[in-house]
Amino acid sequence: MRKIIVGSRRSKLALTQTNWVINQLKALDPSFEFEVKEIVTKGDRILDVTLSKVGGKGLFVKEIEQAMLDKEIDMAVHSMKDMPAVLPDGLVIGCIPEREDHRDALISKNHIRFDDLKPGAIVGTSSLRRAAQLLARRPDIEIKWIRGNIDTRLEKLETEEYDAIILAAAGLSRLGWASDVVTEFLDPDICLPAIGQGALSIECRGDDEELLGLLKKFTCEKTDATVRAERAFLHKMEGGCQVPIAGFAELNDKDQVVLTALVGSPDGKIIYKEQITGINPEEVGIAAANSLIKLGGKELIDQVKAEMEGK
Ligand SMILES: NCc1[nH]cc(CCC(=O)O)c1CC(=O)O
Repeated sequence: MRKIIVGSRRSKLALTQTNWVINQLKALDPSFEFEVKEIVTKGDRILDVTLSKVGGKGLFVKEIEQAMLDKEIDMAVHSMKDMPAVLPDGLVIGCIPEREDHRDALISKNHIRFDDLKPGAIVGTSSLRRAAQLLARRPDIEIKWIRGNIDTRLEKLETEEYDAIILAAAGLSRLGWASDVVTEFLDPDICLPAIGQGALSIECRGDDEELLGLLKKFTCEKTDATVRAERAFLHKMEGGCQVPIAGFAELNDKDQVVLTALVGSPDGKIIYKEQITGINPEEVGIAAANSLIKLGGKELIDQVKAEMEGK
């Protein structure tokens, strides 16, 4: 019997996602055994500075990937939105399971909805993507940086001066907290999600045929197609999480991929947004990027990157 060693970050969300996947895989094929190995990543250790300053979202993933290349672990479950656009040689996304809720969620004191927040209200987020879109709709609110795991952020809403915070609905749902805490689920029209938001990425070595065979059974074709379109957009746009970039794809009734993609300035004063429909996910993603590049999206991103580096 093959034993699969699954690397996981130590956060509640990471362990919940990892154990959920393991249980699903066990149900699909009882002939595998699994063991979870906890790994503390640089992203987890550095909680007091902005992520973008220390290297972006890759931080949560890199050390786990190294452990996989070193064969200390065989597989890992990541939040898709934490995955860089390009994987290291030798590793692949072996499976994209069915997507959870793709939306961002507003959690506010006294359950005040976003449009009803008072002028000057302080909204906590550490995402330039969320900041840009929220400020585009409500230039009169204030965005304040917030860091930490989901439970830490919920605690800060209670103990610090925030009027509201924004979190991904998916994380809250997976932890079973969404119905208790969410004031309002933000429609993609208001806050277009991060690339891959709500989806999981199961990563393994590209030559692990046995494991890839198992993972294939757990793939959701619809999520796979839509997330591939989003990631092709991210790749072409050379995004990373340190710039305000968003993208969300769905299938229409003809099974075509419909991708909405956005780049903006952190202050929300500039928002470029496009929607592309097509059959081939990668082509749709690239077309969306080309279209935003034509509007000036690339210059905008480069400018934001330069400003972040200067800070
Ligand atoms: N940036 C951190 C992160 N990475 C993945 C999730 C959970 C949601 C998901 O799987 O998309 C979160 C928390 C959040 O943004 O609220």
